[in-house]
Amino acid sequence: MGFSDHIREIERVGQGSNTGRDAVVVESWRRCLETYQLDPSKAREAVIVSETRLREHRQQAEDLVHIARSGLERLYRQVAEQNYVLLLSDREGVTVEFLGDPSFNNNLRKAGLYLGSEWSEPRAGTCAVGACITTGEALTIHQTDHFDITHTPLSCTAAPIYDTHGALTAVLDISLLSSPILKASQNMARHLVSSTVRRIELANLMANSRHDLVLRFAGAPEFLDVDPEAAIAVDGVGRITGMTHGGARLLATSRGLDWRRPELLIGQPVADFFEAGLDELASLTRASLPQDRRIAVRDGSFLYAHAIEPQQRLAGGAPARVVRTSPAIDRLGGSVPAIDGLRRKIAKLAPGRLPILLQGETGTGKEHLARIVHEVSGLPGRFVAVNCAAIPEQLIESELFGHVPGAFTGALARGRKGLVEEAEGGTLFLDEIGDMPFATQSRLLRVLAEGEVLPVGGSAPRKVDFRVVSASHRALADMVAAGTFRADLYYRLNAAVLTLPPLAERDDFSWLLDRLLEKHGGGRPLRLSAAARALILNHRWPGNIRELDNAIAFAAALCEDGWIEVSDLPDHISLSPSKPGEDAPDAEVRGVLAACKGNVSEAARRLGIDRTTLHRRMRRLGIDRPH
Ligand SMILES: Nc1ncnc2c1ncn2[C@@H]1O[C@H](COP(=O)(O)OP(=O)(O)OP(=O)(O)O)[C@@H](O)[C@H]1O
Repeated sequence: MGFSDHIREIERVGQGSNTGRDAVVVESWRRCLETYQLDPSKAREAVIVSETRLREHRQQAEDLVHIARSGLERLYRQVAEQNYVLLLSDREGVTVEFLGDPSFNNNLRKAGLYLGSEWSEPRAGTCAVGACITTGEALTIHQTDHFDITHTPLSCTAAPIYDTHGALTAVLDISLLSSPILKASQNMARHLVSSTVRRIELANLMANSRHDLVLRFAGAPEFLDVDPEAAIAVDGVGRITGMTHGGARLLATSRGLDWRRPELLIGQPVADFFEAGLDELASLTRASLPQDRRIAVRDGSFLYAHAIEPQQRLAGGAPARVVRTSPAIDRLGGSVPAIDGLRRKIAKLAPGRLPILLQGETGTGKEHLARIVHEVSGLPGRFVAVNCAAIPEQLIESELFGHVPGAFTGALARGRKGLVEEAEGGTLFLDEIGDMPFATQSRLLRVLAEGEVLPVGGSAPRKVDFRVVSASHRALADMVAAGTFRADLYYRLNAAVLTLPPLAERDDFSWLLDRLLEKHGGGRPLRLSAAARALILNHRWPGNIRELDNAIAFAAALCEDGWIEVSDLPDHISLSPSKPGEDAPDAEVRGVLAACKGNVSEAARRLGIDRTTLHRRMRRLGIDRPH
């Protein structure tokens, strides 16, 4: 169908004609014309949200993506051979997870089948994700069903994912860049997507209802224990606390209610919906045969049910998911606003599985921070650090992914496990990720996307499960723009970005200095002479904390009785010209002013700057002029 035919058909449908399109398509076209005032003759480019917005959307969807991951990956494996790509979008239509063959990246990106693409109806016109969000139903938008001419090559099938309180929270979509003409060819796709969503919702309900009784239902006893159609959670006094979408439909049908009004279902007594009380329902465990677990629904139908006992509450009734605070997090730095802000982020991010990217100049403490994230995460596995810049290019793949016996000249006879597998159940820290060779980046992407690692020379992939934290002192976004770092890998790694400031900008400089004086004191903190301290405070520290750490270690070895004098410091510090006080850390300016009891001239002299400059600094720091 040509461009003009497509527009003409939309216009005719807009005027009320029946052109044989499915009702969901007709209704969506009308919304596009009447509600969103879209013009079918104007083609729109795919909308890809900014990196910052994408990060926010991904952070919000983190828990769901974590629970959904194995379902998504399994579905992708089932459909990848037919060239489908898989998108998970949030309730605003922004793609927060994407699985597709990276070799089609350019075409997929252009078509909007990509991380960060926005598929809401008002933005993209009739499309599967957008129509699914609006209608709340699984559907296929096939080729010319799309409103916008740019999308008409695509065939997309989507199903909504509901949270346990019945609100639409995400959409799972599988799409084809080119497909057979017949829409019926996508019926199987709809079944696959819907059954994946059913499993994801069930996993989500189980994870969120650990302390409640969960009831699973099926129409036939044979599938009850393996693939239930619906599930609900019930608290200790028999009130409904959660449900899958199948559960919502079942409850609603039982009383002739509308499933789109979950408030009529959540919080209601379970006995209103079934001809059975809480005790009877709770007894339907696997202790009896599935065919004996038949229960009557209030609408007169019968179902088979399976009751799963709640887990014991934790002592004191602590909630299952708490943001852990850990002494590890105190090792990050002193209590100043910038570091406290970082600490809050880490406390929230560490317990999840979101990949974290650490940015900061060399020696700013990226690995130190990665270890803190690992400790706070509570993951049972190891922390495995890999310096991608330090491993020779020809060895990096076998180091990371392992190799089978005799895979290459010099390979170990019995083969070798890779570092990725060493990190099983723990954290893999990829330092200097910007130095990873391009080919290795593709293999790493595959490992992250599929949760499987294929050793060099091997043919059988092995399952792996780990958290990835990566770091780079280079701006990866620039490398992506220059084409030296894979964009898709970048988006996988940068779900959350934490930036460490250069040492010279840290307001907790003195805290760090004290920690290092303790560290190298061998049981008794080292002391600094006033002149040595002044030199240290005035140095620029291009090598950041590592340089300071090395300088203190050096001085510790030279000094007498734990007192560090100027002559004990490395020459490049003791002999270097002081940096102008204009660059002194904020804490230093405050300290000197306090020591001079607010005497600006004296403080300026000590800081080595003129009074005007000091006044400017004070204004910036919000320090009042002394009267
Ligand atoms: N908050 C901190 N408190 C005490 N010591 C720290 C802190 N952060 C970093 N260090 C010390 O500074 C040195 C450098 O830190 P680290 O190796 O983590 O930096 P990096 O940013 O990963 O460096 P590179 O970019 O060169 O890999 C280490 O010896 C580390 O122990």
